[in-house]
Amino acid sequence: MSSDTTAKSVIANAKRLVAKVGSSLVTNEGRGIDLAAVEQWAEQIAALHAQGRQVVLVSSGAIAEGMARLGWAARPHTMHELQAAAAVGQMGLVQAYEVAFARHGIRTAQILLTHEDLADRKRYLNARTTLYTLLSLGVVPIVNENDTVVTDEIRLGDNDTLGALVTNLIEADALIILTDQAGLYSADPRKNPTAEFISVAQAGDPALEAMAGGAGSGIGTGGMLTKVLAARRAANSGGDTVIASGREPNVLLRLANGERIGTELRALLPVRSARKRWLANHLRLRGRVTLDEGAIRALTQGHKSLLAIGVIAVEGEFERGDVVACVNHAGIECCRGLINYSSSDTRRIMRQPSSQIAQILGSMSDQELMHRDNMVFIRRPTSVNAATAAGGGEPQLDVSAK
Ligand SMILES: Nc1ncnc2c1ncn2[C@@H]1O[C@H](COP(=O)(O)OP(=O)(O)O)[C@@H](O)[C@H]1O
Ligand SMILES: N[C@@H](CCC(=O)OP(=O)(O)O)C(=O)O
Repeated sequence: MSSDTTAKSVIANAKRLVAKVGSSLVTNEGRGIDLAAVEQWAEQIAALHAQGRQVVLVSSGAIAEGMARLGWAARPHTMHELQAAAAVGQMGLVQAYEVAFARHGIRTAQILLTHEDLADRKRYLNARTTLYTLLSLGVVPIVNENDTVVTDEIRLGDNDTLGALVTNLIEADALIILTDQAGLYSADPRKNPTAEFISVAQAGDPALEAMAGGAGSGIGTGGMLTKVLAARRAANSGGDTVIASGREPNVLLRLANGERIGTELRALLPVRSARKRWLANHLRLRGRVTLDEGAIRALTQGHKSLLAIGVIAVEGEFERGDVVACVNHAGIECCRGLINYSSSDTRRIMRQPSSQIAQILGSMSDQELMHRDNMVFIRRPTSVNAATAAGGGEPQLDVSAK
């Protein structure tokens, strides 16, 4: 634990944010959607937009709202009843957000995700591209778990985890978890009134897990433990987490203005290096593409993404989302990363400008064959050993390269 409580909030410099709101907040502790709260979040997020920040909202509350709409006083036990409640309640959630954001001239989009969407590399890239597209269009994505289709075994179950996975997915600078407590205490304050408030700690500190208990309200599901674990997960991609009270007036704006509110759980590495490290640890090569000199220059000197036009040969069979090495005409590897097109599609679009992709393939998922953010560079590009892509000795990866 740290005593540094004087500096500005980690949210002050965050350009891309994920904000998560819990069920009890959203649904007035199960009584029905708190429209006033929804309006306030929309107003604050509109103001964050005006400051040039991007925000994804992860909202719980579908099951609680569905129960209220169906007149169910107690949470059902069967999966199908929970799923039915979620389906009914999700309608209410998206309606409320759409109306509230429309008042500020902002469009919203419903994104329902499952564990599989985030675990499968191809679907992961699709979800990522869609979210980036929405953000670039100035839309606020409203995310929830796709409760109506997931089975018990594969359910994430709590939206704290989902918030962290979305933070990883879009490489957000920070995750703000709004809940019904001021933040993390040394013990559940509902049970232990003398529990001490934790204002700042390092995400992933195992001591935090011992402090955090389960849900206290009967409406929420994860309690503090899932929030602390979410902070650890968000930190894997360099995201800082703040756990704060959603009832604090203008909490999002004040955090963005640098005010210290709630519990700050800080990531060790900045977003960019964390991402490169993650990539470096997930690199099983499936194939390689040979690039012309212009493309090699664009990657190594121009800090650009790889376009199909620069590819002159394709080796191996791979799918969209697989890791592929980029080599020069002599077979020397310069970088590797997640490719956006399968080997068969890459063979069809290589040497072609991106403007031709839609015509050749029938549709275009991405402008780039491999995005700069999804690449890791090789430290010794002139080494012949480093050139052997799939079989040879493992080249040294430069996780600090831009
Ligand atoms: N160490 C702790 N500090 C703060 N709250 C805790 C702690 N341990 C457990 N809790 C409980 O976690 C609850 C918040 O989690 P949860 O009910 O899942 O809310 P949400 O719906 O916002 O996700 C609090 O109301 C509190 O009772
Ligand atoms: N997908 C569920 C979310 C459940 C959940 O995580 O709730 P919470 O612990 O309040 O964030 C729903 O919308 O009801």
